[in-house]
Formats: sequence, structure tokens, C-alpha cells
Amino acid sequence: MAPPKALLLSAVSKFFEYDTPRIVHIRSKKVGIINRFIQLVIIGYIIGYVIVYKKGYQEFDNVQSAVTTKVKGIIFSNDSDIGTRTWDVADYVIPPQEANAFFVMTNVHPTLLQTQTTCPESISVSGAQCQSDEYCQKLLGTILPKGNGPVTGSCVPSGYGNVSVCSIFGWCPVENNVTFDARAFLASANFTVFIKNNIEFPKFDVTRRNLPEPGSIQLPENVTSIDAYLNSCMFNGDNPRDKYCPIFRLETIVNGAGVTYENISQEGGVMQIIIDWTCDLDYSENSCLPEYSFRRLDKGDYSISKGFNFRYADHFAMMVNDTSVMYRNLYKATGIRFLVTVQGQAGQFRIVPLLLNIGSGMALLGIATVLCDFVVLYLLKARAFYKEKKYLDVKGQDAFEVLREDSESKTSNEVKRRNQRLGEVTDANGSDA
Ligand SMILES: Nc1ncnc2c1ncn2[C@@H]1O[C@H](COP(=O)(O)OP(=O)(O)OP(=O)(O)O)[C@@H](O)[C@H]1O
Repeated sequence: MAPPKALLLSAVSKFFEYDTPRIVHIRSKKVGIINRFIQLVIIGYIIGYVIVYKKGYQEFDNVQSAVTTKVKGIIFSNDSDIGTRTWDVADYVIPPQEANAFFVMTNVHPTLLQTQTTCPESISVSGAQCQSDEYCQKLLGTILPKGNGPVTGSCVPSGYGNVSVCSIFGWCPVENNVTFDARAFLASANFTVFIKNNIEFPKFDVTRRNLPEPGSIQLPENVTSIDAYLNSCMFNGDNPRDKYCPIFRLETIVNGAGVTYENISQEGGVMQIIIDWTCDLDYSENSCLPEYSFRRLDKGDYSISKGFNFRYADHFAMMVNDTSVMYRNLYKATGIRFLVTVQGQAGQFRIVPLLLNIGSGMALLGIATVLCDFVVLYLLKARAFYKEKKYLDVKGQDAFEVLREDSESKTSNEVKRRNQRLGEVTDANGSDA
């Protein structure tokens, strides 16, 4: 290792150094081609990708949007749990209105006419089964994990074979989740949803709707009014006439994500409806149109906790022996939740982004020099030769030497010239004399 004094001296001498770039003009076809190729790639990237493909000449604004939905459809069911019933949208869309989403119930497991009283605990609750009151007395007042109410202390028949369970106090009868099968009796592929989407690009003061109307989406030929169109159209992505129809069959949405309606209806699931507004406002506003796509958000290949369900209840009071008694119908609802996502961006020509992109592109051209230097100084066969030409080691002292020699030769030249002149004058005087 070098002694500290030597290190200090080298550091001091480094401090008093200065590097300045030197222009070496290399006349070589090989190096010239490499240089032009790299420049061409960079220029191609700037013009082709940044300016043309990524529209580097435009300013952009993100979409702001409002979505409302309306589902329609009627279904008739003849079910052992619920009896015969005709269901409309107010029955199977829960809640009636949500922000950017709607839920359609496809299957329901009802527990009707529950009231606050005592009844057998569900046999599927662990620890609920008993042989005698003695066992239930020990649990008196406790609520079993996943149980339905506090244990009253008596052991009663469960209603399933010879099995007995502890009695509880709560909403009775408790939900029967023993004989429940995953049918989808409310799944009608003919249900439709009307999705109304208003959007705005505030920076460009542009507002649009996903409805066909003058100044927005053109009505198809032979259709005279928006009402007539909405009453007759159904979204179909493959048909230009119905590509912009805002009314969708639920089956079309589900199938559009590669899922069958029967499958998702049984266990429930979450679907996403994507409305994409990607607009080039350098063209007419009328060409700013929505693109619809669909996907399933919960992939349906789990073996446990498949799909999606939740419970809700209708509460009501009934007169029993002149007293008002509170009742409720409990429903375990399975269905499809549809989320509407609006995304998109609009762009319009502005001079500032264009100049910025050209400027940063020109700065990027400097990379061509760095890459060429690398090739010339480290990769080419003649790299040692080019290195020698590129780097020149100059000492300040040498400059002084040259200056001194210059001034010495200048002085001796002046002396010579003076002597010469003097000689000429002397000769002239002599001849005059
Ligand atoms: N889910 C849907 N399926 C089919 N058509 C629909 C649906 N939702 C709305 N429409 C129809 O689209 C048009 C515009 O609906 P909008 O909700 O604006 O009017 P409306 O008169 O309140 O509709 P309606 O009383 O029929 O529900 C109406 O003709 C309506 O019947």
C-alpha cells in the first residue's frame, strides 16, 4: 500500500488537473456506419415511438365519469322453499341502486317467518348436539361459535333423524343450511341492464354520453329517435349497428368474459364491465366513442369459498293474539355483482409537449457519441490507436517551455532583423559616401 504522503500528493495533483473534450475527426467507414446507425435508431425512436405512436405532440386529460344502471327482467319460479312467485327487478337487484355497481340475485335460500323465541340450534353448529339437558345446562347463556343465539339449557330434538341439539333463544327457526342446494332458480339469461354513462374531459371542455344522439353516437340508419333505438337495440360487440347500444343482456356480459351464465349463477361471482373512452380530439368529437369489454374479477376456480353470497332480511310486524309481534324473512342471497369501471384518456395537439419531446429527443442524440466512443475505444481492433489519438496528456510546464522557446526565438529573430536593417543602412551610407 502506498504511504499516506504519496496518496496525499497524488490526490493534490489530481485536484490540479482539468479534462477538456477534444474533437477527433475519424474518417472510417466502419465507425461512420455505426455512428449513423445509432443516430438513426435514436431519431426513429423519437419520431416513430415518442412523437407518432405515443402522440408526443398532444396534451392529455383523464376521463371524469358518472354511471347509473337500470336492470330489467321478470322471472317466474316454482320453488320448494319459496313456492310459486313472480320476481321483478325490485326483488332481485339488491340494493336498488349502487355507485358504479349493481348486484343481481341468481339464487336465494330463504328462512321465512322468523321471530324472537326459543328453538333448536342448527345441527351444523359445532358443539350444539347433545344427549341430555345436563350438557346444555353447562353451556347455559353461552353463544356457540357460529351459533344463532344464547343456549337456554335444554336439549331438544333437532328435526333431523334422532339427533338432539341444545335449544337457543334468537331468530327462530334458525337457518337450515343442511339441505340447501346450489341451484340458480333466479338466473335468467334474458335480464338486461341499461348502463348510462356521462363523461367529461375537463381540460378540453368536452362532454360525451354513451347514448346515441345528435352530436354524440350516430343513430343507425332507419332509426329516427333515441327512444325508438333504446326500445329495440341490444348490445352486440360484433355488429356495428349495436356496438354502441347501452343495453346489455347479462348473459352477453358474462359470456364476453369467457364464463357461462349457468356456472356463475350457481355460486355467484364478480364481473367487471369496462367502458373505455380513449379519444383523439384532433379528430371530430363524434369519433370519441366508448369501447366495452368484460372480465371476471373473482376467478372461479377455488375449491373453498367459491363465488359470492350474503344475507339480508325483510322485517315486518304481525298481530298475534292482539299483540304486535316482530317477524322477519331471512334470505341468503347468491348472485353476480357487476362493477362498472370507466377509464380513458383524451389527447389534443399542443405545441408545448411537441417542443419538449423534440428537445429531450435531441438531448438523447448525445447517447450516440457515448456509444460510438465505447465501440471505437473498447471494441474495435484499432482501439489502441484511437485511444492514443483521443487522449492527449499535456503538462502545464510544457506549455511554459514552448512559450519561453517562442519568445526566445522571437527575440533572436528581432535581433537578426535589426542587425540586418542596420547592415542595410550602413551599406547605403557607404555607397552614398
Ligand atoms: N334494462 C333495460 N332493458 C331494456 N330497456 C331498458 C332498460 N332500462 C331502460 N330501458 C329503456 O330505455 C329507455 C330509457 O330508459 P329511462 O330509464 O331513461 O326511461 P324510463 O321511461 O324511466 O324507463 P322505464 O320506465 O321503462 O324504466 C326506456 O325506453 C326504457 O324502457
